[in-house]
Amino acid sequence: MKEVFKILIVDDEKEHRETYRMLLESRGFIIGEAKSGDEALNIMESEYYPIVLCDVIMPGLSGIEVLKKIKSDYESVEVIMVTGYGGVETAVEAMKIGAFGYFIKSHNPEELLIEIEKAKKLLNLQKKNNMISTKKNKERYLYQSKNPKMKELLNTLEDIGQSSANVLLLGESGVGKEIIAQRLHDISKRSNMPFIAINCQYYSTNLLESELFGHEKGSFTGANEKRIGRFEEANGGTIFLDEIGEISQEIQVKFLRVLENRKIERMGSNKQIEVDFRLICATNKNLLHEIQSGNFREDLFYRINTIILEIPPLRERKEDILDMINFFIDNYKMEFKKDITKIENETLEYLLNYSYPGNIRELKNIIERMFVLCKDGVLKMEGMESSTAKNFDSHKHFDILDFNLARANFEKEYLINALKLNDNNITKTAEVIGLSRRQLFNKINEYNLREFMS
Ligand SMILES: Nc1ncnc2c1ncn2[C@@H]1O[C@H](COP(=O)(O)OP(=O)(O)OP(=O)(O)O)[C@@H](O)[C@H]1O
Repeated sequence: MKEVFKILIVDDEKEHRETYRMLLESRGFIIGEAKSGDEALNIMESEYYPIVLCDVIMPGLSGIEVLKKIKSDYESVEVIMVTGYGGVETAVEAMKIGAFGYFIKSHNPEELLIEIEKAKKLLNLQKKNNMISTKKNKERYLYQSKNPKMKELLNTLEDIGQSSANVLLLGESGVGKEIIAQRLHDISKRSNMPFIAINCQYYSTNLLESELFGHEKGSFTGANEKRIGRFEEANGGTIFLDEIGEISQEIQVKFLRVLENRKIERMGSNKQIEVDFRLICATNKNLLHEIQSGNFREDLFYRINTIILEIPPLRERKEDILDMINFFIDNYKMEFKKDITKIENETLEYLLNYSYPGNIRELKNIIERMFVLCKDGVLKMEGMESSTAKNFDSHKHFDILDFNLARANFEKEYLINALKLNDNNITKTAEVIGLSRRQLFNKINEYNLREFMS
């Protein structure tokens, strides 16, 4: 699904507003305009814009005053100041009081796009860390289920919360493995100590080693400073290693040693440091297959799997979809400050029956996108140029095929469309549709999709 990002342009000169609008709309952003600081603040009260592009010098409220007000009322909004050469000093000043960056009007517009992309990245990261920044008393996640298997799993969590046993979480991408790990930490006696989560597949062997174990200054080229590793940071708390099936043999050996001795050595040092953490690992790989094919150590497998919890995919817990939808709607209502009165019947019916290859992550993205595009208080799929929406339009007209064949056809078409919408960029597509990069890679090979990607 294509991501939608909204930007509010605040500039008293129509010509400037129009130039930025054209530039940014051509890159897929949704644009709002305000002629003055006051108008911008009014708009912000009823509509959420994660990024504001604000002229420094304007009649009425100045850019700096607008910035101050936005930063005090909407902590998560990033403001980029726009200025001529005459206002550079003020723009630099603005950065000291919270502006994300600034752009000089006569410079190459590419510079502005780079600044916006940087702000977008930061916002996505913050969002990942704290899904709903504006929520106050609400629970952050839904920890209830009507599905027998999931219910049992949630009960088990409560039972094992107090122990320090190693836990292995299994399940497809997007089913909520990290959320379950966080829950396990939150209900444990370690809850006021750190919860450290690392996705092992994002690192090369060397980087992962330094990330986990830390390093001394000068221990390898580029190690300019001493760095504390994640095992040390997690001391007293919980460490969550996602995609554990991706770690190299080399790290597996070192990791096994840590689990046996509960001591680590930073890279470039032979001093042993004691560490005490609860270990939770997750994977969507079949580790038994990985052991058979020699990719994963059997002794490590038995160390990490004291308790195994398998989280079912969303399509196998359809009885929970309605509660999930309502949960996300309630949270996004607060985040986007939009008055949503209802969800269109046809859309709801579709959402309740859809198969969610990207699981809860995909459902969450669909609801978020409907919120962004919603103008009349009624959530609907209409206007979403995603393959999900196309599927929505056509889902009533299909021939009855063998299930696996139908699923393969669907997956293939879905992926071709998703890739096309994201300029065949694998990393971006994976992020948008809620698969890991590796999973998407495997699917591309499985369905020979390269021929559609040129
Ligand atoms: N119980 C829940 N309540 C609310 N949101 C949830 C819940 N479970 C998962 N989510 C949301 O779904 C998304 C995916 O969750 P999470 O990252 O935990 O999945 P995962 O199984 O670890 O995925 P991956 O294997 O790709 O890392 C996140 O945005 C998360 O906030």
